Amino acid sequence: MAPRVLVSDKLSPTAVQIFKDRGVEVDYLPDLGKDKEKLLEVISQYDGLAIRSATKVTEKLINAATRLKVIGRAGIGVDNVDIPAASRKGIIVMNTPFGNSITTAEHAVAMIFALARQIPEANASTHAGKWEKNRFMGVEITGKTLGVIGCGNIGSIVATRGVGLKMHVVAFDPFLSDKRAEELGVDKVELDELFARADFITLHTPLTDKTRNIIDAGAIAKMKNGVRIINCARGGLVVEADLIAALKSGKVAGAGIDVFEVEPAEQNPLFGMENVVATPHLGASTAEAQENVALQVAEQMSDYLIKGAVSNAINMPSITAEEAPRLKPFVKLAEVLGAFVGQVTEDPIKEVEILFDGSTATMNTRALISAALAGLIRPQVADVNMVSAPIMVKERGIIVAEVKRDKSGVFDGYIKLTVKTEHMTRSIAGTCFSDGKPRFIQIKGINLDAEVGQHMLYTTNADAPGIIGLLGTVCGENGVNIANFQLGRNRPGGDAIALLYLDAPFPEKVLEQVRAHTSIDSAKRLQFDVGGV
Ligand SMILES: NC(=O)c1ccc[n+]([C@@H]2O[C@H](COP(=O)([O-])OP(=O)(O)OC[C@H]3O[C@@H](n4cnc5c(N)ncnc54)[C@H](O)[C@@H]3O)[C@@H](O)[C@H]2O)c1
Ligand SMILES: O=C(O)[C@H](O)COP(=O)(O)O
Repeated sequence: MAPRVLVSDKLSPTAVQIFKDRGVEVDYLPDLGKDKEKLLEVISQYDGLAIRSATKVTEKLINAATRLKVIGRAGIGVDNVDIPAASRKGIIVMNTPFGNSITTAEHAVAMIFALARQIPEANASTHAGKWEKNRFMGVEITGKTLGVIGCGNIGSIVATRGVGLKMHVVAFDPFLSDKRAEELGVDKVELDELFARADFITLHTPLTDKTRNIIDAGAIAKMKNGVRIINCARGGLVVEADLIAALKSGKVAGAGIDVFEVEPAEQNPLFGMENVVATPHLGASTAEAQENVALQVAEQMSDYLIKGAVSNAINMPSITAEEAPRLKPFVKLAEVLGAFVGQVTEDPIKEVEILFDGSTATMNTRALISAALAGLIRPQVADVNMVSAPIMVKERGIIVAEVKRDKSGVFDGYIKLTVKTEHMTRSIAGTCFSDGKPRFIQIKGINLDAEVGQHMLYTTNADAPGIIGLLGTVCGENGVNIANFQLGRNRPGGDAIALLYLDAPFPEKVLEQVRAHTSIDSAKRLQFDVGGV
């Protein structure tokens, strides 16, 4: 039986043609994504779902999608898809990471000009026959400072366009290397310096826990008077209420907003404000970009549904059908090792070494390295996948070294990840047992045997009495059940660690209480995607 795909958002007709040519049955219902109930009713009939940003793929929808094997996002952001829920159900989520980058960068540049010269307002006034030549006094772009927050694919295109417009470009991105900044012709700065220097600020980060509300009243207070702010990335990066207050006071002279806290944004207090240029999430909407992403998503989804080939998947490695069964648990292991280090390392990472010992050295280590790197940078780049992770790591100037060696210890094989930042070196090793589940076997050179869970708490502490009691009591008092509790130390009375596998997230509000204890050096909540293990 031919696989069946539903296209539930507006996609170029190219996608439908490709599905048909490849032998995939396709239903093109571009308004269905907005009708949650109807979508819920029909989703069980499909093997694939092709979407843009309008379709919200919730856990409820995924649970109803009994046949679904692949979700294809014709675009970049997958924040409208519940990826852990899809992973748990073994559904691949793929995107098209580069197809609309230029187009979106151009939209941000268009916003810069629209704000500088009040083009939308002047246009409306002129169409109304008012000829208000004295009302619209603009500002020049040349010589102004453009602040780019998030200098990845889109941000770096905006940055180079800014340089071309004779602007001074300053960029803040924890993953931007000095070399890359030099290549782009931008000054790499800290966020506060960007706020202090920029005349125009443009956002190009994903929406993550770290970037949510990155522009709030406190941030705006650090900006120049008369700054102009552009958001063509994601609603939620800017606190709309704080922006409105600053637009009213004149602190912010103008805002170009393509994405909103709630979408579709049919009502929003920003609407009607004279110094706001608003577009309805049009960043990716050009004929060229839509052709790129439609073609790419239809090819990727057809290849997977017909041949089992995986590319540009967010939650699945690109591996062949033959090697898949043996490799799969080790791919997950590499990813959780990377995710551990990515979550506990605050400083920019300069070097990564991935050591494959024993049996792991004979596997597809390229896939395993990609998985480790994807896990490592996912806390900063939410939409990274195994295909894009190595490129992104390279662009950020992180040196990656692979070491293979014969079996050297009691384990048949294991993987050890070591990262270096300017100030420290951190390592973690793990293996898979016969149950196919990843285990952490060494952290900071300290041996342990820890099962990996979705929610974990990691502490570095003194090897002193009372640690088990402290952490056990705090978890108990907050109703968090401990599934597994591992301790390790380098020597009696020396450095020690604790790793707790919890049935629920450790409450953020009591982390400070734990950190305040004299025997605790650091405490971190960790999260791992253990779906499919
Ligand atoms: N408006 C639209 O229609 C439209 C179109 C395409 C993409 N987007 C959105 O644009 C955003 C950027 O896309 P991209 O392809 O450039 O992504 P990308 O992953 O290539 O780049 C994102 C960059 O943000 C950086 N970053 C992460 N956390 C940061 C932080 N706390 N502070 C500063 N920088 C941080 C990352 O290091 C990375 O370099 C995404 O949210 C995407 O969904 C919007
Ligand atoms: O992340 C993206 O690719 C953009 O937000 C584009 O969204 P759209 O496909 O709904 O226009």
